[in-house]
Amino acid sequence: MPETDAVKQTVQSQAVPDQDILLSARGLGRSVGSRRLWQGVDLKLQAAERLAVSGPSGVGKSLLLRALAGLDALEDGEVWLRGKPQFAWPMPQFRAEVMYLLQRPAPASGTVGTYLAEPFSFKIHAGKSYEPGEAARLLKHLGRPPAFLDQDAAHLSGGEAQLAALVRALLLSPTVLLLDEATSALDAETAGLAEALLRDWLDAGPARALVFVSHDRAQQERFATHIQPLSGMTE
Ligand SMILES: Nc1ncnc2c1ncn2[C@@H]1O[C@H](COP(=O)(O)OP(=O)(O)OP(=O)(O)O)[C@@H](O)[C@H]1O
Repeated sequence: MPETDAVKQTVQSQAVPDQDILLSARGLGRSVGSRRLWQGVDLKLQAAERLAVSGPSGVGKSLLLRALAGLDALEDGEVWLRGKPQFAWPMPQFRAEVMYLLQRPAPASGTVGTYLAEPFSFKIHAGKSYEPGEAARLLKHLGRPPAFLDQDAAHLSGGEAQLAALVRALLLSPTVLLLDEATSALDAETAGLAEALLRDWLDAGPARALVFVSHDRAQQERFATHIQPLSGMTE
């Protein structure tokens, strides 16, 4: 194991006072059919942390993120958001706070601006308001001009769709962002801009954190504050 991984994993295993933990999980396990993917997965996520979940293709990284997001029922173990168990949260509220971003965002219609504004009409986001100026500011950090807001959302490239989905999530200000290969279609320079934007977003507060899956080893090394390895179960 490279030295940097060892260091990062040591950071993750240090004792952390409970009040400083945003998201935590204990004893998570998951099977698909008769196949056990992983078990005994524990994690603790503090404010401003960027946890990479690493492991080979098919090991179950996406399924772990989906479990953390409350998108799949937990088979084993428990998840807490700010000390409250996942099952005790109204699920829409939990998902508004723990937001999962896919590698391929769902197709959208209308302009990018419409797509970004859409979730603000949902009941769960009542009290938040869409600020086009803030959207333009975030897009500028990602190297996109204000005219990007007027582009047809249905015809964005794979990378552009990822940028739009990222901005949409940031505008909604979740507590925990779960990024499932959510920058995989970006060129290296734009991926760097996205990482810088995410660092700024975490630093700006309130207390927030993110978990990400990336097959880009270099991105893991430079962007993660610590790493959660997932390894396949032996039969
Ligand atoms: N809904 C499902 N029904 C059946 N099997 C599933 C389902 N979702 C995932 N799997 C299987 O579970 C395993 C883990 O899938 P998952 O997508 O979590 O892996 P991953 O580690 O994220 O892989 P990759 O790095 O290739 O994206 C795979 O073998 C996959 O085929």
